[in-house]
Amino acid sequence: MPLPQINFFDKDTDSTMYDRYVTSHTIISDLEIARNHFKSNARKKMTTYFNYPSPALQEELSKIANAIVAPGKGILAADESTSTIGKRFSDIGVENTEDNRRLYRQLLFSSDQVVSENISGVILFHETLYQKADDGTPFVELLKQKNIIPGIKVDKGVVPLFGSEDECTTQGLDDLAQRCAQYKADGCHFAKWRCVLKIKRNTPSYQSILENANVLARYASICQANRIVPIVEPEVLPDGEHDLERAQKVTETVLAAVYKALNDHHVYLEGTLLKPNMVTAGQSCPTKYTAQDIARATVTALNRTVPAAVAGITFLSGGQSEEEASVNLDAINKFNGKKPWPLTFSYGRALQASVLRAWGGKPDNVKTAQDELIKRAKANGLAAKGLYEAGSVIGSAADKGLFIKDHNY
Ligand SMILES: O=P(O)(O)OC[C@H]1O[C@](O)(COP(=O)(O)O)[C@@H](O)[C@@H]1O
Repeated sequence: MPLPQINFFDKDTDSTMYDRYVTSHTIISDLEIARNHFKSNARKKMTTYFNYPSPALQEELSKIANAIVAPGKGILAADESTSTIGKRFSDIGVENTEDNRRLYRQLLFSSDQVVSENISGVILFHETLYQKADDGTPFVELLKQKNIIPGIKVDKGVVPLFGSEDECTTQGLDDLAQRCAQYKADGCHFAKWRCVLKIKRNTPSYQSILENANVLARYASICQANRIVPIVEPEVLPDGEHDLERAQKVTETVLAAVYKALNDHHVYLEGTLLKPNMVTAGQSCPTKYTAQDIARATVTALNRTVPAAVAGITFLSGGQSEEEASVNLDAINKFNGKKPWPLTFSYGRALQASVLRAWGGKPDNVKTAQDELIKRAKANGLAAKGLYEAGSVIGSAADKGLFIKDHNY
């Protein structure tokens, strides 16, 4: 009797079993049992099982994401961890105490309402989320009154990857679901998680590319399950002598892995934002590139790897001077090529360097420092529309390079 056709084997893993059945003199009833056994196994192996989020959740997430990247608007990244803000304070001679951190963030969040024409969201650090202004108003309230969406940094910093060449992953997944639920209840509608990749002769390695992509995807899915828009930040650091082309290829490889992982984890892309590095040559590269070169490399890398469904791209400033970060964002938006997403800013240093310098920890300087923030926000708001005129906004630290070599975040 001819053997019934069995076409549901996974050739690699099930070939021995298959051969055994084919070569044995199994009677037909046994073959039926075998067929059912393999069919159910084959079903279990299917990799495309999924559930889309409910229409209500999709709508909530995409509404938040789209509001953040509304034309001419971007994000103030004020989420420096305690040690990072300590470095910023030490540059201006301010002691890193809880109250000085509160006073500084109060300065930022109580700037004139006009700032909200260009700032749609602020990323907070955990401590800041629960701090209050001098008059007792919670910072979250101050932001809401200005129509600025509060967001929260949810990663717990980078840790070394065992056996790697000084590479790292980012920790914080363990209690993330509970923290996200609490943060949502406390007024945060988006979150940020930063991963770090390094360009050296042998890096980034396959290990770090896969690990960081996966941790970002897991983070993003947990945020969405808790009605929070995840900002996905795989930062390729600018340290090194590499040229623009190498930076572009590494960025493409990293982003391709990130979007594969986000897809594997059923992340709803319309309810996400990407916070990438711009593609720039290494800080020690002898070749100098123009803003137009950077724009071409950046937009090309993004077009090759980031699905058009993603709600928006909010660049980090990565040690560029305030002026460079505005000029490069402007060139990216002016670049004549496909750009299916809004391209805007989520700057830390490039929005705050002049503010910090003008403040210097002195209460009398608060107003002047707030004016610096408004100026920089305006400049970047124009750049997000490709309308910024280089040199038209002069802040006290506009041209100051903000790169810190081998900076241990
Ligand atoms: O090491 P930390 O404290 O997490 O801070 C890293 C910083 O990097 C950023 O992701 C990007 O900042 P820059 O724009 O200064 O590069 C900020 O959001 C964040 O404050």
